[in-house]
Amino acid sequence: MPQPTSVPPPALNSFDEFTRLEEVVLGRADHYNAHHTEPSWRLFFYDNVAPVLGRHTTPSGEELLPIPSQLTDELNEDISGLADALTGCGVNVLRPAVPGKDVDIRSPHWDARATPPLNVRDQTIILGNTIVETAPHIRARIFENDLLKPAFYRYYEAGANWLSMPRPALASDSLDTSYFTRQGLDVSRATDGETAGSIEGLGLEMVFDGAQCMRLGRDVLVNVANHNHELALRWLRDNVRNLRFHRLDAMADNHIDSVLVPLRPGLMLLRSPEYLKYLPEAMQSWDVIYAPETDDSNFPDYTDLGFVIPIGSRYMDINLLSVDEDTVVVNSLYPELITVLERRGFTVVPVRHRHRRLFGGGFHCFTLDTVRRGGPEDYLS
Ligand SMILES: N[C@@H](Cc1ccc(O)cc1)C(=O)O
Ligand SMILES: NC(=[NH2+])NCCC[C@H](N)C(=O)O
Repeated sequence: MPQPTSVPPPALNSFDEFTRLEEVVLGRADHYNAHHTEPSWRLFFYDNVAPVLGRHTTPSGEELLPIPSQLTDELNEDISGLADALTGCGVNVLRPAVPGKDVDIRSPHWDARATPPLNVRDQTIILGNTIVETAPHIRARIFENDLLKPAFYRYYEAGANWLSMPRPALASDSLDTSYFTRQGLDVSRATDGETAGSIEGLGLEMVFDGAQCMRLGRDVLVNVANHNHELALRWLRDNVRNLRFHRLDAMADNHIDSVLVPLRPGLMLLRSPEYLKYLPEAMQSWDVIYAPETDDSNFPDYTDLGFVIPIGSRYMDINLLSVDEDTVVVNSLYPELITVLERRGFTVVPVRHRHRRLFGGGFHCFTLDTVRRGGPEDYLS
């Protein structure tokens, strides 16, 4: 009788956003029961939360803003739907380890309530067979990748390379506010009340999120909106020598996956025509699907729950996940986009996702596509 053989883990291989997906890490939101709205959080989400900053604390002034458990339960229900849909498409779904409840973390300079590993796109970039852990902007996220380490070691055992940007101290002067001040915005509402310590002589640090990148085979687009990001782009160029990194000059404050999603070579989904000018010349002649208008009725109404801080924009659902060049997983609450994609010949797998604006993530954010079929192709010439 032949001996049963255990299937070895697959090799990490992910160079793009659209070739056939074989394995993915899907985030989880267990115990996501608060946003800790301290200054690094407020600055990160400033574009979206500035209009409501007066209401970002509890009535007694607490920065730990509770999230009603009904919303977290509903989010988890929607994420299970995503897990089932991906499994149904033949994708192997891995999950981060379960986070603890109410975990408070402390550095020598600040303390924060840890964020669960929901938006796993943000603190890591997979570049081919290399795991790159990025340099968190939000203090509460500094240990988030620990919960992905079981998955990372699995790929490491199977031969992956593993790099990490220098861990930022996120002291009081580490973050660059110039993206906002250049636009004439006053950031004092984000930075007021900062209690973090400073480190003499440190100044602006390397701070960068994986979701500031879009991967296109041998090319990677990198959004650089300030000096924190500039330092990271240099690090990427110095440390990942086999890929070409293209600087997008302040296309957004940070993440770009609710602005641009490449769907297949020569076709991209884009928030609106004004974003074309940020792209490399070779992409300007790609075919484009622009994000269709959507109805406010597709967004839940939270008035009765009293929790109204939308950390994500109305464009969050651009943030779809491709299973292959013809198959995409899209929020069923964006029927306008589903129609446009189907008209273009895509098979759309609809999955319901209600609270994307409260937890700040769509399906692209929730996932880290670790194994896709494509290689370091040249899609830009
Ligand atoms: N303005 C940012 C802020 C943000 C980032 C991450 C989120 O999960 C939510 C919001 C968005 O483009 O990218
Ligand atoms: N990888 C992510 N977390 N992306 C989220 C991008 C959200 C974007 N700021 C928006 O508000 O639409």
